[in-house]
Amino acid sequence: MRLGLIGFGNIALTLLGQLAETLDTPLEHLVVLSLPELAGDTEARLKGEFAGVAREAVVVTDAQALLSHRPGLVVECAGHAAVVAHVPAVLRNGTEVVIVSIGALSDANLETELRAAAIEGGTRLILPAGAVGGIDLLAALGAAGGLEVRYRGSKPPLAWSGTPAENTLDLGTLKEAATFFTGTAREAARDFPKNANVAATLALAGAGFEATRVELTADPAAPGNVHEYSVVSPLAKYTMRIENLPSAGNAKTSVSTVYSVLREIRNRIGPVAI
Ligand SMILES: NC(=O)C1=CN([C@@H]2O[C@H](COP(=O)(O)OP(=O)(O)OC[C@H]3O[C@@H](n4cnc5c(N)ncnc54)[C@H](OP(=O)(O)O)[C@@H]3O)[C@@H](O)[C@H]2O)C=CC1
Ligand SMILES: O=C([O-])CC(=O)C(=O)O
Repeated sequence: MRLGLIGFGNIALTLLGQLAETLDTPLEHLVVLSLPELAGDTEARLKGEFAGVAREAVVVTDAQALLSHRPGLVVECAGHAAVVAHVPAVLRNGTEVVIVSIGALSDANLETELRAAAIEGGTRLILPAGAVGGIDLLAALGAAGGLEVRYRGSKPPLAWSGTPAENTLDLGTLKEAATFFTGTAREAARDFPKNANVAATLALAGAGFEATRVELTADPAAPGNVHEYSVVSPLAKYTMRIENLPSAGNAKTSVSTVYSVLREIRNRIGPVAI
């Protein structure tokens, strides 16, 4: 496989470690789109600790340079701004893209642009389940309409640092669970871009950004990053609760997100996709 990665932070680094461990043969080619100020460090790490992941690995700093290396699949794991900056051009070029920063689609204009770019390029934008699960059933039920979806995201207080939760809570001293946000999935994904991509994933699979109700909670007793949701549809009802281990490199991001991306890659390499 010729793989493109946008971003070289916690998800990308963990993913490359997993690929190194699990692939039978190295990737044919790896191209990483990094920020200009991180490019030198990215190159050094690709040549050092990740030397065995791909037969050839290069670092670029813009989408045109990324595309010049003809990746067969591009994975975005950099943040909402990177989706805006790079993903439309990659799709228009006809290259399939997996994005983890799904909450970027809470901007309706960007969602329209990405859908149009995928159509123009004759390719697809892939939205993986990320840190949540049950998206297969939710998306299937969504086709029948009449969905009611309620989601609650709970994380330990410090996983909400640097977010608007700090406007109402003292995260460093919080002793009890506190819900600091109640609203739509569109508002949650927009206002918590590093913490509420799951809300956007549920919305896109199910009842939409406006109808999907969201609560966000800081909880000192949370056993990890917890995603709970309930679905009522004319066809089925279910509830789901996932207790995720946070990533070692970023407490906001559950490590299962990385495995969800790994699944997308392995499903394109192996003889069976599941
Ligand atoms: N779908 C899901 O379930 C989940 C989605 N996510 C999404 O994944 C994103 C990445 O997570 P994670 O890896 O843990 O975060 P990190 O902050 O560890 O890594 C992101 C990296 O991308 C870099 N970056 C930022 N902007 C760009 C850009 N325009 N081009 C290239 N690189 C860029 C950052 O640099 P710098 O630090 O200098 O800004 C950083 O090195 C999160 O921001 C979130 O949006 C996270 C968890 C779950
Ligand atoms: O990783 C998680 O647990 C979820 C997350 O940050 C997000 O939805 O953006």
